[in-house]
Amino acid sequence: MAEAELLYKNPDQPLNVRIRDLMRRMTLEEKIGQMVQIDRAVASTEVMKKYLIGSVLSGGGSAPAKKASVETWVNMVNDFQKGALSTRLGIPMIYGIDAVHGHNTVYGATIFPHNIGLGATRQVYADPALVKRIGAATALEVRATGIPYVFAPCIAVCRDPRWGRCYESYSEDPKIVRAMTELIPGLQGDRPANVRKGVPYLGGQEKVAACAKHYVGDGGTNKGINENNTLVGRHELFSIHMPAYYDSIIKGVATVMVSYSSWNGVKMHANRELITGFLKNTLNFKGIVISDWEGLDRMTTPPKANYTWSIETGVNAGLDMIMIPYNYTEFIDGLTFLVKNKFIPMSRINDAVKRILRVKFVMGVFENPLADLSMKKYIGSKEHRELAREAVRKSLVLLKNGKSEKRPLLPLPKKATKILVAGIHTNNIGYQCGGWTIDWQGQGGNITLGTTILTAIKNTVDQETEVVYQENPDAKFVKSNKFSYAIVVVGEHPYAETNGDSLNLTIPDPGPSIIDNVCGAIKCVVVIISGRPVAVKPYVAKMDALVAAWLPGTEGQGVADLLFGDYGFTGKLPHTWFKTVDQLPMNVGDSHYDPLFPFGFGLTTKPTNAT
Ligand SMILES: O=[N+]([O-])c1ccc(O[C@@H]2O[C@@H](CO)[C@H](O)[C@H](S[C@@H]3O[C@H](CO)[C@@H](O)[C@H](O)[C@H]3O)[C@@H]2O)cc1
Repeated sequence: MAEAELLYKNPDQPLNVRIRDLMRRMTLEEKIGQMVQIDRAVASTEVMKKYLIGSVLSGGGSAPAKKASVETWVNMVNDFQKGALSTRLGIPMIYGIDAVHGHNTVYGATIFPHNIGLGATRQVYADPALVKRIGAATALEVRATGIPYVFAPCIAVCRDPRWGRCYESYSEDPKIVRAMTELIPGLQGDRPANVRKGVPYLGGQEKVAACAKHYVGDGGTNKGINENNTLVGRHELFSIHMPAYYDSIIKGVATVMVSYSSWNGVKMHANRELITGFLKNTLNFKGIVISDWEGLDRMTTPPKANYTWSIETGVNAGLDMIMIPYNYTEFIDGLTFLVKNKFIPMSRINDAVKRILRVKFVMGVFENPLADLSMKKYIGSKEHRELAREAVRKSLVLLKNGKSEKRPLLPLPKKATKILVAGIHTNNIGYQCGGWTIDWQGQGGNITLGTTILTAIKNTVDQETEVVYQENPDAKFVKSNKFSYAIVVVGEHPYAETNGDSLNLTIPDPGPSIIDNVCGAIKCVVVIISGRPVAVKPYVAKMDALVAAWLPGTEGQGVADLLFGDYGFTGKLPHTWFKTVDQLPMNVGDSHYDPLFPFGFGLTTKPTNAT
């Protein structure tokens, strides 16, 4: 049949006409293929064509090459797309990737502060407008690599900093997390009034489809254990962990990813009441519900103990697209068997595929399936780095300034004879970015382009000021030099997910000894690089000043901007800062609330040149 007569290929046709026309043409095999998302590591033009795959992803750190160029990314995505387009119906695939804090898998991309830092930004109440701008910048950098879909924002409400993903959460306070769903219109564009709430929206080829995750209660697990059990009543689930999904759906979010965690012992991937009953039927969400990576496998202990049961239960619960990522033939065979033997009704498959097609039509990927290099200029652009630097400035929280209020240490004088800068986190892009940066777990060293805090300090001080950098100075060295003051930058090493779960939240060595050796001898400001509140109480008295910098990303200049008074501190704690870990979980409003620094705390300073 001529192209012109294929209603689904005609962009002038109404959305539902296109969906209906395409659905009626599809075989069961083509429908099941649309529900499959595989990792790029096992994808190819041939695999896309043979198995009718609907989506491809980069799992954490999954890149076509080390320091892959924009061209390499675009060519890879286009090759998979050509495979999809060569199928009988030519349904384009969509490529998804994590954008946890910018386009974080891509070398040279702008890396913004992790969400916990963005949750510390303050206008009247958080800084949603800043986060929306970050979303728009991230969309441009993601599109530059040919990718139209990101697994962001994470709208977890982290209720226990022992959770290894706490830095992916904006705050312990659902009101801040709700405000930060402004990332969605930043990524996707503003939903027009004539587009019904609940219907996915995408505003053109410079925007990307978003993903609210992880549905629901991922930040409330027992002791913060990743992927564990959220033991809360219905009121707490719906008042703490659910509200940001209302905002996400109202803003037109295209997809929702389901959490690995359980609610009161029921795996979220198996929770039909909350996925189909509430999200789809009550909230009227018309986009795609996507599983997490091997989410079906992890429905059982041990994982994949009964994969056929997992497929049946997960798909019947309401999962529309399955992030396999590797063993896709086993999934396809299993789902085909279950449908043909009526364990899964065809109506469920049709609901899933309609949602997938709806998002693909709304994304315009039928009309614009292939990418080009026209947006290459956005990767790590000066404008985006300046935006990230602004975000860093607004994210820092000043917790102590002077051993007495009358003698504040900050802002530091740019002109001094000789200053000491100590701590490996001062001169390490990888450390200041944290997890989900280039590699899934992140890592130390010069892993991507950016400005270290040490470079930023050197850029900012007076040219006559001697800057002495020592990774791990001993007390003798510190005492034998006549330093005017010291800047100590210590903290956590990069981690992601379960690798970040911690029951003690101590500052890794040699951080504590650096604080002791330096702050015991000279005036010092300590800058903590961490994905969450950490155990600082034993050291605070020794410090003259204390700054929580979270995980600032590539633009370390934002830290120096505040230390030396070019801008004032404005950030406020998005998380309660505990005294000892045996107080945890402890959130604002709890009866046993006895923090070292309370939620919302943050000292301010005026810019040095303020009139
Ligand atoms: O070798 N091991 O020990 C190992 C352990 C666990 C692994 O599990 C996997 O590791 C990562 C990289 O392979 C994957 O990204 C995911 S995480 C998941 O992935 C989605 C897509 O990236 C994100 O949007 C979600 O927000 C996130 O929850 C999974 O946990 C892999 C390897």
